[in-house]
Amino acid sequence: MTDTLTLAALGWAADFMRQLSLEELATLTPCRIAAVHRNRLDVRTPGGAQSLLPPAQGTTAALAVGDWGLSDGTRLIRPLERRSLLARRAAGTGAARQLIAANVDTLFITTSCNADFNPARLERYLALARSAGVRPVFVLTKADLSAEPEAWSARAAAIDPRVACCQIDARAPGAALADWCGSGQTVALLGSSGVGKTTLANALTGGAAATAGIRENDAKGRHTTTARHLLAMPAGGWLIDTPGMRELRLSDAGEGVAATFDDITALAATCRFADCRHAHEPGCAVQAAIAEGQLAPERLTRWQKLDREDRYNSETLAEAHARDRAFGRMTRHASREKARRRDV
Ligand SMILES: Nc1nc2c(ncn2[C@@H]2O[C@H](COP(=O)(O)OP(=O)(O)OP(=O)(O)O)[C@@H](O)[C@H]2O)c(=O)[nH]1
Ligand SMILES: [Zn+2]
Repeated sequence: MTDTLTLAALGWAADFMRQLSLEELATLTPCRIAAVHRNRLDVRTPGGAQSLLPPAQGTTAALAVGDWGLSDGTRLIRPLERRSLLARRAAGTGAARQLIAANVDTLFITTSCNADFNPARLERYLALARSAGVRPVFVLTKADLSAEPEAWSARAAAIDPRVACCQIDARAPGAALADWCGSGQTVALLGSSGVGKTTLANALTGGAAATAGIRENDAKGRHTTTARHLLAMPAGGWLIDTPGMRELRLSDAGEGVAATFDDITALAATCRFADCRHAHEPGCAVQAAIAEGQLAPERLTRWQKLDREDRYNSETLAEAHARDRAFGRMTRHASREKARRRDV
């Protein structure tokens, strides 16, 4: 790529600048990770795209698309602390967290103005965004096919009136999402199959999303330095579109769940018993709010389900970590034993 950008246009901010020593400032160049391979990183710098070696200690596994790092031109010397991180549990492997995208500013929680609309799913995505430190925005697609798109917006507002909500035709969103797509802004898309994520990704990137995957597999080796998962939007921002991004599940999102259901958590704090299960206990403030029509019983059920789901996934993680620690102790003990035997 020959086009030049400012660091700010790439998403650079004071939070990152503060992390650099004077020496690093003089000798190294900030760069943003656009694709993570096993032994190599594709990065974007103000001067264009580059391919770098991973940090001398460690692998690329600790890095995600969207991360900022410092480069000496050949190698990523060190990554910088991130502002937000979307991650998921790697399938079937207990403890491992797979990093999906870093430094995302806004998550477009995408659903359509039709039967796909599912409050429980949207609350799950909200909890996920909040636990990752990413601003959620509801994007309601297929507004052009709905007789009453406003009714769907009202349903979204009922889930959380603080979350911005836009109704669009994903094929031609116009300027509806411009507030979040401007220079230096980073967005990602989340939503179930068929809601229009691919359509919207293409519209937001001027078609770049459609060709990114093809370039990746180009057998003749063309376009190999294209910044594949960090896609430039004509509006000046960046869309992070990785395959894993679209299949995020909830885990370790306790804070996000609590924030998404802060109406219920505030009520629960005033129940008579600290361990109230909000079923038939005397002095239950949650049941009282339901009886007074201030809280929909379905919302309590959805909160309980999501809370259980997150606890289940997180506990499994914690158990796996404990197992890893025990394994670590065991191997350390074994090597000490070996050293001891060698010494006698
Ligand atoms: N009329 C209309 N059609 C839309 C809109 N958004 C998506 N579509 C159509 O819906 C179909 C599914 O859209 P996709 O963009 O493939 O959906 P997706 O979310 O990427 O689906 P997956 O790849 O399965 O995750 C396509 O035929 C789109 O053209 C919209 O806002 N209006
Ligand atoms: Zn209670």
